[in-house]
Amino acid sequence: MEDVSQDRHQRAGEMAVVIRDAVKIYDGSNVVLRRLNMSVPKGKIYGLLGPSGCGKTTLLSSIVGRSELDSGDIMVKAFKREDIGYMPQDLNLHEHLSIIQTYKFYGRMLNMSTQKILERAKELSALLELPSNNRLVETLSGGQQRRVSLGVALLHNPNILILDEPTVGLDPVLSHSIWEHLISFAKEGKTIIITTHYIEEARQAHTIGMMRGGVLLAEESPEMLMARCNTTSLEEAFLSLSYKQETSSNTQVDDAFKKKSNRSNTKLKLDDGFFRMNRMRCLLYKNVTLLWQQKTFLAFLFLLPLVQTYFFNLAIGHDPKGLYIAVVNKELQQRRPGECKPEYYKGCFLDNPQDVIMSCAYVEQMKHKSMNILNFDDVDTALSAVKRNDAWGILYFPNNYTSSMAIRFVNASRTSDLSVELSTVQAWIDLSDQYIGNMVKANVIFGMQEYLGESLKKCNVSSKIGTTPIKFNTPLYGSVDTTFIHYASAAILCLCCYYLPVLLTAGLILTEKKEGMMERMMVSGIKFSEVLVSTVIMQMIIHTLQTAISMYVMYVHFDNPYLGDHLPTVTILLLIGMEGMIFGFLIGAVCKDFIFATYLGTGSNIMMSFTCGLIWPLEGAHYLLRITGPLFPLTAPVRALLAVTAKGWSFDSTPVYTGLLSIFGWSGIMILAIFITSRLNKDLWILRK
Ligand SMILES: Nc1ncnc2c1ncn2[C@@H]1O[C@H](COP(=O)(O)OP(=O)(O)OP(=O)(O)O)[C@@H](O)[C@H]1O
Repeated sequence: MEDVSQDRHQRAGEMAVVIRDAVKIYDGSNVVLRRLNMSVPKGKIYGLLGPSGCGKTTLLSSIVGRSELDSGDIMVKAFKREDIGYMPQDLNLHEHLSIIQTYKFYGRMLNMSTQKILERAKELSALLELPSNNRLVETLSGGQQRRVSLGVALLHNPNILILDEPTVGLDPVLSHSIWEHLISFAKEGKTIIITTHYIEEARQAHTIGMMRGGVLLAEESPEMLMARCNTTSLEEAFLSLSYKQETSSNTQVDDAFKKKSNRSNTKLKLDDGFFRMNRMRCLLYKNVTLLWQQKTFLAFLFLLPLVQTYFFNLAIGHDPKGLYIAVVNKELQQRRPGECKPEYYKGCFLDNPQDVIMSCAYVEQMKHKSMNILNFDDVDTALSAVKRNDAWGILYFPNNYTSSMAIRFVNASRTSDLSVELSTVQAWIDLSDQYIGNMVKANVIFGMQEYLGESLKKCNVSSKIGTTPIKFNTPLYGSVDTTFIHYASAAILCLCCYYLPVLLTAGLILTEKKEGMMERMMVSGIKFSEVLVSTVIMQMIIHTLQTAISMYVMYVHFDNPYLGDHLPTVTILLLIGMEGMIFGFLIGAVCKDFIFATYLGTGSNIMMSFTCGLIWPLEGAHYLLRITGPLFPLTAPVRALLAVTAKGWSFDSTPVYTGLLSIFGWSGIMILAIFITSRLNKDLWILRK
């Protein structure tokens, strides 16, 4: 028994890759690897053959550490990342990088010097018959792109090469030359595992592994295999083994595989560290190069905040002007039929009510409030105009309006009910549009106070007698002529600063994940923490510029209130951007497609605008929302920014530091959620095509 185990250990020493009892299950029920065993000798070419869907790619992914087995053992003679070269089945390259930029990205990640990368790029260009190394990957043909992908795997001259269908779609002469190179690599002591659909091509391998239904049917040299199956081609040998597998009774049902074994080396573990500066620098190099390469997108990134803030200021917050109101003036019809004229309300209405038509003074005041007047003979025709949407309301002046008004002021408490009735203007307002309706209502009320004040002045009586007995002093904060935009500017800036980074980060992460670049980078040793930090750094630069543009438009060009210091304002906006990036990262991590990501991004945007006070103050919301609303990600930050810009407060005020605490709290929660998701989902960065 001891001899057997010693022999096993000796043999394992000669092996570059050993896999024992590998089980891989996708989506909880799709058993892809079924206790598979595999031994790849050192310094040999191992040809892995099998029909589509039998689990070859899954097996290779597990060997390179891209995905984790559900149970089983993986032993790979690799001590550091540089020992492994991997060419995935799909392209998994950044199409906007040039060939040399791609090599620099992957080469530097694996600690190669620039000089060495340039040398290798030249050699690979000749070996793989590639065009100029300055060509962008997107401008290459499909076959050339695959050869660049192979070039990336060969770049650092690794000891173990794992190639998933490297020769597919290649010219037979080039294919032959690549196989010759693989043979010479093997002679140098390198181990190569290669999958191919061209079975006969695999004759050049030293060992053939024939895979079907998640297990290896055979694992020996091509000659031995053909001899054992009594065939002259590998294809026939495979057919014969497949028949045998079909006829042999397999008692193992899928559920049997779901029981975890006690083996624990389910994933290739290399000492990559949690965070390395050189890998983070490579990611930054790649991000900046990619962005620089896409000039239109770059321009769009800075035009978007400019256009958004500009349009917001042009469109929102200004009082509606040129609204129409219908006037039925019985007093004018009775006394001087026709239009109102300024000479009708020159004198004092208390002294000579028969010479003054006060209704005309009121109508004139409404015109000063940018309201347009439509005159009608009676209320019915005025009502038809309102029904046609020609006017927002009706003002009705009774006969004897001016004389009744004079009696009302002279007699005061002794005024009869009839005089009160006849000195009252009747108003009907269309409140179907609440904002416009209230505007018209306010114009009617303030128009009355203002015209009465003017008229009383003409009689040498205090104008205050005509107004409500309350005096509004200088506002404590804000100005008398404050508009909605003064209040909304803070909310809209916060929303822009949050959502632009959300969209950009989620888009970048999801593109890299969907195109498989993320998987390839992770196989090259990149850690998720490095992706997070490098993304935040690059996005922070973009976000700073975007914030500067938005602030310039909002506070300099359109002169919205800005009483506070730059430091708290900029700090709040930059941190909101950082929170947005982290949320974008979370969306990129958990979403499997762009549609879901778009729903999540825009859906949460709408939710935030409901709860941040932009549309309606939270004080007017349902009581549950009044309690929980301040906890929403943008509510406290918006209040913080408003406190700084509209009141001039700073870090020591409660709203400002509460806003900052909210940002840090939410960022922490989201980072935690990303880490937990990546722990729970072993294949977080792998997407099924
Ligand atoms: N990320 C994934 N999530 C869920 N199922 C997956 C995933 N990747 C692969 N599969 C499933 O696992 C099975 C094996 O797929 P795999 O890609 O390993 O096969 P293959 O032998 O490499 O096929 P091909 O030769 O066509 O590339 C398939 O049924 C596939 O649908």
